[in-house]
Amino acid sequence: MTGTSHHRQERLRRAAEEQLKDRLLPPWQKRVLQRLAVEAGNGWFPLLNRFAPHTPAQRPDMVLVGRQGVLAVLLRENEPDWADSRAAFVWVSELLAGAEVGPAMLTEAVVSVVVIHPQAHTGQLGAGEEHTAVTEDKLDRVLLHGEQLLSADETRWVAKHLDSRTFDLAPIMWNAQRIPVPRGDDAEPAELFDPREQRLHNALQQPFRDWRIFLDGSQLGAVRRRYSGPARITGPAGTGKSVIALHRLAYLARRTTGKLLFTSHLSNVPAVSAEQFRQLAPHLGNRVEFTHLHAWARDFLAGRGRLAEVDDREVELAFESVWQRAELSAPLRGFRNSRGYWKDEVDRVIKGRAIGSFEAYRTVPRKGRGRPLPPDFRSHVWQFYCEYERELSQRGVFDHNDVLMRALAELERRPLPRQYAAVVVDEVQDLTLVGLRLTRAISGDGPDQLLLVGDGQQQVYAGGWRLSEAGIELAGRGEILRHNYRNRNAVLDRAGRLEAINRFDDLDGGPSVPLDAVLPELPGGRVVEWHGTDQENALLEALRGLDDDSATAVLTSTNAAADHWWNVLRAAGVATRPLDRWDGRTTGPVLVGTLFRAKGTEFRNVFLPGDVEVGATFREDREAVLRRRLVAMTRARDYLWIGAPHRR
Ligand SMILES: Nc1ncnc2c1ncn2[C@@H]1O[C@H](COP(=O)(O)OP(=O)(O)OP(=O)(O)O)[C@@H](O)[C@H]1O
Repeated sequence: MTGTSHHRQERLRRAAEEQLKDRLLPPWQKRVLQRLAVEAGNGWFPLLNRFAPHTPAQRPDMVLVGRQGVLAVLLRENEPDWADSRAAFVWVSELLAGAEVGPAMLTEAVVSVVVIHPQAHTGQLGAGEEHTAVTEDKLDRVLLHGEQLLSADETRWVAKHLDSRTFDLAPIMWNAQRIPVPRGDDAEPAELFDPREQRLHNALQQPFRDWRIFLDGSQLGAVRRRYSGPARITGPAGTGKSVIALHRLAYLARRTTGKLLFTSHLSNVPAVSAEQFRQLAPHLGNRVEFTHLHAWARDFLAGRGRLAEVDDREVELAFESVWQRAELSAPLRGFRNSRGYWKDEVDRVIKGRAIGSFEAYRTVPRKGRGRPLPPDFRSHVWQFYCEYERELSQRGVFDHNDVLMRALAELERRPLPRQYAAVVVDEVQDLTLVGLRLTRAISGDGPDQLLLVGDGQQQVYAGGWRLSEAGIELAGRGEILRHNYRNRNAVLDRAGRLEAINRFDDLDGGPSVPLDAVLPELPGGRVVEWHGTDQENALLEALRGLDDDSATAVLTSTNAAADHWWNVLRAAGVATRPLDRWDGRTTGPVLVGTLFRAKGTEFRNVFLPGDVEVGATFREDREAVLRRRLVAMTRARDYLWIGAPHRR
């Protein structure tokens, strides 16, 4: 330490001593509070509880606001009760709620509870979801280390906000009056605020940073609202639906006990979200289960002693053997010569809706399935389905739908012994009706227990339902988000021009907002539309020409095309990684996979190589292609490359 800085520290220490001299504090607490007060010279803003040392058990003795966030400090001889730490967290968070910092609002992800023990403390140092504990001689651990979450200006404003919200906390060693009140974007002095564009630019550079700390008003409302029953969040691509789902899980985890569940029909979504949640609320990782719905059902059945493994190969063989029987498949081919179409009919309509009799199938609505199937013709489909079931049972296997149906039946027979505190279902538009019923059976429909998140315009699998068919009543509980924070304007504009019709409009919650009506937040961006014959070379050249090739993905519509591009890139010496093994953690090699695996992801650069146009004959197929393209295009933040090869 230099002479001058030593001098300064000493001066600060004396000033702190002076400010605390009238407090009748135990000596160790006085030492700690003095030490913390001195931090006012190092960019921290200390606020002392006016009742200390008789601070109520569930309040902090001091709050420190700094670039590492907001620390609620509890001075304790012994490990505090978890409920006290949590109450201190919630108390500070509620004071912060709605704090406007620049164009956004602060979230409680900046708050953490630090328990400080005297140096002589010999007991265990508790660390868990409620707090971090240190002894007084190790204060540097919390003051000097840790990620910087706020800028210097933001820190000042948060401190001022806290001071203005309560009489229980009083600034010590700093004066809130000296911090001017922000008067909106126009009136802000340049050095006090990052301009909005700068913040957004920063968010782009660090995609997982900003969303943890700041949300817009409608997003924060959706996180904090109390819903008296099932609720939904909808909005076009990139409007922060998944971000809200994660914030809400953290918010509810801090106000309940027991486990919470995040699930989805799509297998990679929970893995990617789990990684994001770890960044948002590292201490709460053990409270939230991130599980693909089929895996949840399988594990649940296994826990009840019921076998539930699916042998995909055998299931495929079972279907194929029925498809090969001309007497069964010929009528179906006559109506629609597509194996995939009839597989969807069995999987998504008949089994996906748990239709148990021909009578029920005869009249079932087949939303989004194209040309109506005359009721009498449906007997052919029913016969086909029955043969498929027979085939499965002869092989002693069951398919993924059977697993969901069994889990549902088992839950109806014997509900969960301890309900989840909350269940969030992401990409809900791609669930089958049975999947939806299962999630409701898991969650129940008490206050805040079920949150459905989705966007009908991004439906990638066939099928459809109304929430009421699963016994879910929204009664107007829900939010529609309108600001896109993911895609730069050029990308958004291109994707918005796709006529991706939302056939889903089923969430029983009024009209939905299409992508072309979304409000863009990020300017710029680049879209390249390539036409020509040598697509491989064109794509490789564009890839090599990127300024920044981190977070790049090549997305295809089929597995075969993904294999093809995988080989092309590897042969050209480009490091690649399959998208289905990605959990959102790394951004190294180029990711390659189908757009089905791209749900819930986002990349700086996206390449969409085209197939030589075969042209879909049926309207619903064309619509499905457009919805999938919309999903693929909206994965791109900055740069989108679209290939349209001509026949050679
Ligand atoms: N308030 C915000 N400020 C800055 N960035 C945000 C904000 N809200 C969301 N984002 C960012 O916008 C991107 C899109 O968010 P998210 O994935 O939650 O959207 P989504 O609506 O679930 O999208 P999709 O339906 O396309 O999967 C993410 O990078 C997220 O971090």
